[in-house]
Amino acid sequence: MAASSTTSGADFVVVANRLPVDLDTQPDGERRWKRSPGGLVTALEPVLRSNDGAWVGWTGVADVDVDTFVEDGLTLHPVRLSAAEVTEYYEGFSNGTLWPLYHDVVATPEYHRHWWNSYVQVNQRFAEATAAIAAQGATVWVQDYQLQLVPKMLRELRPDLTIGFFLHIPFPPVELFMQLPWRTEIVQGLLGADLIGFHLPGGAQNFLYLSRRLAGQPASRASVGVRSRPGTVEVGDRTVRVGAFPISIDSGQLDELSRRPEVQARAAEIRAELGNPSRIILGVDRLDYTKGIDNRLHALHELLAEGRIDADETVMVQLATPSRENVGLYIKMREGIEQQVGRINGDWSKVGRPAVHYLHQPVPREELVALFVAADVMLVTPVRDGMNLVAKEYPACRGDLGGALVLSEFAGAAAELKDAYMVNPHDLDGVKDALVAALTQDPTEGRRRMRGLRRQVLTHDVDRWARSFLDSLGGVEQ
Ligand SMILES: Nc1nc2c(ncn2[C@@H]2O[C@H](COP(=O)(O)OP(=O)(O)O)[C@@H](O)[C@H]2O)c(=O)[nH]1
Ligand SMILES: O=P(O)(O)OC[C@H]1O[C@H](O[C@H]2O[C@H](CO)[C@@H](O)[C@H](O)[C@H]2O)[C@H](O)[C@@H](O)[C@@H]1O
Repeated sequence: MAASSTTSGADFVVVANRLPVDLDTQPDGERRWKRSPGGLVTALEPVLRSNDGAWVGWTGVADVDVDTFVEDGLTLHPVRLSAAEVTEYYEGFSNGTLWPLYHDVVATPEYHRHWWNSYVQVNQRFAEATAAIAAQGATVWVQDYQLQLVPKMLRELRPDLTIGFFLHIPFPPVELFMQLPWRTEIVQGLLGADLIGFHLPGGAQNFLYLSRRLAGQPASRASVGVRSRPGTVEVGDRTVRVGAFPISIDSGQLDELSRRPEVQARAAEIRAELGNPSRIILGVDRLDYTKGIDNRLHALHELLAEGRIDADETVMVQLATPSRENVGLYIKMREGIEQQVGRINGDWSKVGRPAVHYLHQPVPREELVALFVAADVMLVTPVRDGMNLVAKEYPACRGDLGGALVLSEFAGAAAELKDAYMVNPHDLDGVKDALVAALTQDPTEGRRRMRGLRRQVLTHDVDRWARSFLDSLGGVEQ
């Protein structure tokens, strides 16, 4: 794909709430860039890097002005957010209203007019920043729920652009979306794009229905396919396409990284540091109430109490990356999970041998891969998740065909990873049985399942995701 940033502007621009790096303040006051959390950055970074593109986004810190800079060949254009905007646009409307609403209202969304006003204002700023740096006729790819008004705003400023939009979280059922006081504005905002992408056909279908009902636009009724047969909405003289494009990972790179001797050695070292248990269970998540960390800890606690899991033989490692730490729901959830970990360890640990190793801190990528290599069972139990890249990363790291994946049917990844031990995370007995089945699986059956999982993730990588979206969008020279 030929795209580049020139003095006359960038030909290919990604617009996302966050830049791929966050400005981090060290204890000594020094500021450094560090990788941003979450799957959106994991997925998009390789795409941008191979396309020589520009990225418009926030630095992760309030009230700082940073000029455009180049990082590893990527041109990054920071957008400034004030402290009030971080509270109202990011923590408020994005993560206190849209996030719970779009995740099946597993927590109660709050609807505040001042949060909405801030969302409109910040979306306008992102649209203006993008309009200022995109070359004539450029392709712009807007990302995620924080920026749903940008496609329409940007089209008004720059009708020459080709605009794509991708939603990384689930698009909710119509009955839930209808709660939103600003539902029509959101649908109209998205319809400013030429192509709107969702992970799953169901999200695309929900959106097509809402385009008819709320925006009064003629929309197709035929079912939407995966990476094919997009739906359409007629908006004046434009046809907006609406499709399903399940995101993925750089599976080849992870496969290669996981095979390196130093990573394999570190995996063996981790097992030894954990006291050479016969089984290691692993969870890796942002500390988010959608991830079902509480459900899996509950299942583990009951299995230990019933003697179906022996703490002398099995340990659990839970990585919980800090996330949205000023949002009330996240503060409460953290307390709950840490209490659960404390209770399990109080009941089942021995000196020098905790039953659950809990880390509320990000770990380096190589360490994470070594943990994937070491883990006998990967537990991914969200109550709702757009995709869940961790579920795809684990099999990518298991070239030895070892290990087992326990996966919630409410993660987008469940549509593709059919060889996982599938669970309903609300069904505690089902989670317990699946965890025991995965811990005690027959090695031949385990290899069969892992082969199937790897076939899927190695043949459907992030490059294929980006290509299928950009091919469908058109306008980018490939
Ligand atoms: N390097 C590193 N990556 C992490 C850590 N925790 C989570 N991640 C990555 O963050 C991403 C999470 O994406 P996903 O599972 O889709 O969930 P999301 O957090 O809702 O976007 C995956 O690529 C994980 O490997 C960590 O401690 N260190
Ligand atoms: O930026 P944050 O508020 O710290 O949150 C991190 C990211 O979380 C969400 O990730 C989603 O995207 C993944 C890749 O498509 C997907 O696998 C996962 O299911 C989603 O939850 C969010 O959508 C991003 O905007 C955030 O940056």
